Amino acid sequence: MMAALILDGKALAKHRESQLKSAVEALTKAGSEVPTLATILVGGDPASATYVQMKQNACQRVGMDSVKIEMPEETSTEQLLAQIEMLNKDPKICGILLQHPVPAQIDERACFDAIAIEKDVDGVTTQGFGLMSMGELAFGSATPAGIMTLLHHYDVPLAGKHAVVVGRSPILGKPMAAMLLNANATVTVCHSRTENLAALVGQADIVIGAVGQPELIKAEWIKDGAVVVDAGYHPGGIGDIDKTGLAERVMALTPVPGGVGPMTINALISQTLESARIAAQ
Ligand SMILES: Nc1nc2c(c(=O)[nH]1)N[C@@H](CN(C=O)c1ccc(C(=O)N[C@@H](CCC(=O)O)C(=O)O)cc1)CN2
Repeated sequence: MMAALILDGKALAKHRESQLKSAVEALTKAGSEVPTLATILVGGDPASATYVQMKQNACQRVGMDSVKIEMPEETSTEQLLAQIEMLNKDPKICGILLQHPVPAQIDERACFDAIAIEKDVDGVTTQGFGLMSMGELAFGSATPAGIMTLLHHYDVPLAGKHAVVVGRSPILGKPMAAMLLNANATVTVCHSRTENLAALVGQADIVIGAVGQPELIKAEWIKDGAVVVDAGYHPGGIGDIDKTGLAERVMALTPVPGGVGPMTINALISQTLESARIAAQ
């Protein structure tokens, strides 16, 4: 077996940013407003603050505007809902990003679902998930949407393949499974209560690590020739998948860092541009 193909999300995101920059220029030259993303960060989690800053920086690199809203740790659901409602009504804002997770006292689902569907560029609403799952037009959840772009870019075959998604969160595992199913993969979703995880992962042509636990998925479970996608990001450049020896025996794999993370941000800003284009029609 040859060395694994590295699914380089960092390089692809950079390439797509240059295309986005030209597209933003074309849109504004044609008389449209500069696309603007509103980001909402509630509380002081340092990792979340970093991710929001990375999203702001990406907007700046492609010539889009962003508005940064920071709310205190003790924010209530009602206060956050009121903030989202203001952004829904603001004609300058074409996309709204509510950084996950929010502090425990907030009803996160209610707040995600308060985002107007046409501004849900992060693909977090129940309505958007339902539409996407049914194969209808909707913005996809950013991480799985970025993963699909990465897989398509590298011509990874999906139709008829057995994809095993480890994780079932509303913004990652569940939409990932739906997107792979829509691409005609045969999908198994595993989670923390799955009894025979090692055996199920061992059947996968495509393994998606989306469980949020460092190296929970062991290298020895993964079969030779599989495609390995790691959506985990833990301190020290560790993902959800232990990759010991995988580079010598799998078909393709995403690095951590530099794989799924940059594609998450790229999906968000691509969908923000798309929202601006739709609004300009
Ligand atoms: N509302 C949302 N909240 C969260 C999402 C999301 O898509 N929408 N995803 C994650 C965190 N996340 C974006 O928010 C995210 C995490 C990591 C990266 C990334 O590019 N990481 C780098 C390494 C980190 C670094 O350089 O400091 C990499 O993998 O190369 C991007 C986005 C949870 N919350």
